[in-house]
Formats: sequence, structure tokens, C-alpha cells
Amino acid sequence: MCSAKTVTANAPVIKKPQAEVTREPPKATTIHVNTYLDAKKTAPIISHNMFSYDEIPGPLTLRMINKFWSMIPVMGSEVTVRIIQYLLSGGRFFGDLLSWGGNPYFFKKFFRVYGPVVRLHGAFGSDVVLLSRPEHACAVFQSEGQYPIRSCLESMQKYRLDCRKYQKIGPFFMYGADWERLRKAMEEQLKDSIVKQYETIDRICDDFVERIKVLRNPQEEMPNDFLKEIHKWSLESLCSVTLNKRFGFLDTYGLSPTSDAGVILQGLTGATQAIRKCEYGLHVWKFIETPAWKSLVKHCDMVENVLDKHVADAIESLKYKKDKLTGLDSASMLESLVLKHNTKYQDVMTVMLDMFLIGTNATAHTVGFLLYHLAKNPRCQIKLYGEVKKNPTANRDTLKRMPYLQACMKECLRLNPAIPILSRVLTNDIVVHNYQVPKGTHVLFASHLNSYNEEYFEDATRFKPERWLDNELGGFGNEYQAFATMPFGYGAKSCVAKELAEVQIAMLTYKVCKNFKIEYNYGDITSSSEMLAQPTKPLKFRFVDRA
Ligand code: HEM
Repeated sequence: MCSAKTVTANAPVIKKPQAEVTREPPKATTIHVNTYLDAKKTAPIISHNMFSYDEIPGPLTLRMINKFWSMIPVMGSEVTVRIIQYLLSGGRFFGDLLSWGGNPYFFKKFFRVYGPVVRLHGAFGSDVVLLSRPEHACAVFQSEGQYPIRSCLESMQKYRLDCRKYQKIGPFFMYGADWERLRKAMEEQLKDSIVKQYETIDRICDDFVERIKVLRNPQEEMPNDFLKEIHKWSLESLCSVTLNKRFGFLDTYGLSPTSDAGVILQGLTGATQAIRKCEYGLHVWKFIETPAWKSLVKHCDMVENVLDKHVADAIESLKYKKDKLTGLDSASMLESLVLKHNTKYQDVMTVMLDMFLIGTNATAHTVGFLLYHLAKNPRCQIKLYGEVKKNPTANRDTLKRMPYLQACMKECLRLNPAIPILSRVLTNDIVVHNYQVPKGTHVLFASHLNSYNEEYFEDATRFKPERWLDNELGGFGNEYQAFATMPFGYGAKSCVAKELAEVQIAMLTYKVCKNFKIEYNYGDITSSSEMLAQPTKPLKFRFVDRA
């Protein structure tokens, strides 16, 4: 275990609680799950080597901040979660307080100082526990009941419930029977849409290749905002999957800011930034309209107004189409949700918005990173191109049968997961690392740290797709290896669109690799440490035509 000496020179002196210093470190492998919702299944846990929740080590500084918070009646664990994420993203105020501001390895430092389980004290006893190891994730996820809970973004919740009166906060944050019903409908329709919209997804990738040709400068390089172009591809693809419509995001002559596509792009970009600002730091916007809150409302309204129009049009046209639809064959995903699953209008809207906010960003950032890794690893690119050449045409089946392409995607998601921190609110008491953690606690699991840990992956920092060919778990294949990297999350609340995202990313990578040799001649690009991690530098790739 590290001592306080490991903290950098200008950091505050953080003393570990006495109990932590004197006792033996708990064994990492002990996992007990007390599912007291189903008393028949489990017996109470009795262990001789168990420690209470209060014994979990954590920073004294945050305890002091907590004393301050507890005088302000709105601060809860949600805020603690956001503060952590704010610190992770280099937030200044609290970051400076802890002398860890701007340090992307904030989580890592916590673990180094306090051990693999860290408790951060929130107001009213509602704390956040940071977990680091795969076996901790296993304990959390295996304890999930039928309805797992993810901690929510309070700003989005307020917007949806107060401003738009949807009554629902959307599938990403919902739980319970309503969420389960919506989730099942989404799963079914997304699967269906991949089959139905496959050719359109394919054509949109071709359009992206053409767009690259238009964007290239005389040195065959992309502009600084190439990530935005990847976003456009991702949006065009998702619009056609959900609405059966092309929006023109990839228009050769650029995007008019007043077109529907232009408004959606501007709205989503602004909304993502505003949500980030509202969520990190103090939630003053709950009482007064801060600039960040006003921006959130403005940008979310922009996206919603356009989507509203299209969703309303689609629903209206159903009245006329209903009889003509033969077995729902020609229905879009949205139409099927309404026709087949009787999904209500407000639910359709929140589904659309969650998919746009989470899905398009995550997919676009993953593509950005994958092209980067291929550019930086010419050996891997040559190998992938060899596989591409052997498969002159790509369809859903052939893409799945390109093992190296699949391995490249997995390896990219291991190194740069779009959502690097998974969160849950415990629905059961659990024991992690011999510490008892009660039901209701917010836990954050820093899964991306394991990706860089030699304990789980040999040559952990290297982009090495071969590891997934040698071993289907990509690492040392121990008992918990499946929890060492979880880019799409885990269990009932894992990503609902994993298959769609994989098809889109595989198809685009196949086409780009088939047409161009990818190069990158600037500084190393890493992931920003945010809820939705993105590349930290402009993606100034050079795309050289293949002969
Ligand atoms: C590479 C692309 C993507 C990655 C890495 C990714 C990753 C994730 C992760 C980590 C979660 C949380 C899982 C958990 O907490 O266990 C999630 C949830 C979710 N994702 Fe994705 N995602 C991607 C693409 C998409 C796309 C394209 C869509 C929509 C079309 C989408 C829609 C959702 C939704 C709606 C949820 C919430 C599911 C629920 O709570 O039931 N994602 N995603």
C-alpha cells in the first residue's frame, strides 16, 4: 500500500484512517452478495475478515467539504458523483483544493493513496464508493436485481420533467417496470432496423468516404474539426435507422445551419457542453437560471423541436399507412415502436433523444480513436488491409467473419472506452474487498484503469489487436477477466445498441481502410477524462488514396 509520501509535493497532507494503516489488507477475491430482496436465495454474510462500511478509507479533505455541504440542503451523492467527474475533467475549484486539478489520473491517485476501494463522503450519509478491480465490478453486477439503477444526470431529469413535461427521464436513466418494457421494445426494434437499414448504413459509409475526398487539403490532411465530420456520419446513420429518412448531414456542399440537420448538430453539440457544465460543480441551476442552464434548455429545445416535428409527422402518417404496412415490413424503428409496442409519444421522444445524445457521441468518438490507432500502427493497418482485400464486398455476415477487424474494434474500445466510468446505485447490500457496502450507495467503477494494468493485459498500453485472436477475453483469462474491460457496460442496463454500433463502426472502418492509407503525423492523442470521453487533439489524419 502507498503511504501519504506518494502524493505530489504540493498536495495537501492526507492521512489515512488509523484502521487502514494497521490492519492486513483484505483479500481481493472475497465476494459476498447479500440479496436480501430474495431472502430464500442467500444467507446473511458472516466472515471473520470483514470490515464495516465506515472503515472504507477515503480523503479527509472531502469529509471536510462534506461538512460544508451538509449545511446546504440540496447537496447529495449526485453532487459528489459530479464533483468527481468534474475533478476528472480537470475542474479548477475543487481540483485546486485537492491539488489534483487537471490530472487525468485522478482516480488512479485515489486508489494509490487509499487502496482499491475508496469512500467519498457525501452529505446525509449518501456517499460515493470508487471501485477499481474487476472482481469489484463482478460483485456489483452480480448483485443487480431485475431493475439495475444508474445514477442520473439531474440537469437532464429536471429539463425533461419540468421544461418538457415528458414525465419520463428517458431509457438511460429510467429503471423499474417502465424501463424494462421500453428497453425490450428498443432491443427488438434496433435488431430489426439493422437488418432493414443495412443497405442505407452501407451507403452512408460510402458517402463518408466521398466526404473525406472533398475535405482533404493539398497535403491530403483533414481539417482540425474532422471529429465533427465523424459526428455527422454517426447522426446521418442513426437518423436513417430510426426514422427511415436521410437528413443530408454529409452533404457535399456543407451543412446549412438552418437545415434540420444543421440545427440538430448545433443543438447536440451545445447540449453536450451545457450538460457537462451543469453536472460538474455546484447545482445552483436548481434554484436560479445560470448561463449553463439557459444554454442547456436552449440547445435541448433546438434538438427536440426538430425531432418533435419528424416524430409527429411519422406518427401522423401512420394513420394513413397503417393498412398499407404489410407485416410492419416497411416501418421505421420509430413507427414500429408506436405500432407494435404501443409506445407513447413522450417515450418515443426520450428514446430518440437518449440515442442521439449518448449513441452518436459514443460511436463517433470510437471511430475517431480507431482510425488514430490504425494510423499510429502501420503494421496493424497492413494486416487489416490484407483482410479487407480478401473480402471485396462487405455485408453483415462477412463483417462478422473478419476476425482482425473485430479484434481492432475490441482493442480500440479497451484502450479508449467512450464511457470510461460505469455507475450504479446498489440495489442490494454487497461485500467488496471485505468491506460491507450498503444498498443505496452510489458506486463508480473506473473500468478503464484496468485496461492499462499489466495484471490483466500483457503490454497493456499497446494497441495489439492480436490479443483478442489468441484469447477471446483479450487478457490473462482469469476468473474475472470478463470484467477487466467493459466498453458496453454489463447486464440488463448494458448498451442497448451494441450490435448497431459494432455494425456501423466495422462498416465504416472497412470502407475507409479499403479506400485510403491512414496516416497521422502529430502528437499523441489520448481520451479526455469525462463522462463521454473524446479525443484530446484534432484528428488531423492524412488519407492517401490506395492505388
Ligand atoms: C461504440 C459505441 C457505444 C459505446 C461504447 C456505448 C457504451 C455504452 C455504455 C458503457 C452504456 C452504459 C452501460 C452500463 O451502465 O452498464 C451504454 C448505455 C446505453 N447506450 Fe450505448 N454505447 C455506444 C453506442 C450506442 C448507440 C449507437 C446507441 C443508440 C442508438 C446507444 C444507446 C444507449 C442507451 C439507450 C443506453 C442505456 C441503456 C439502458 O440503460 O437500458 N449506445 N452505452
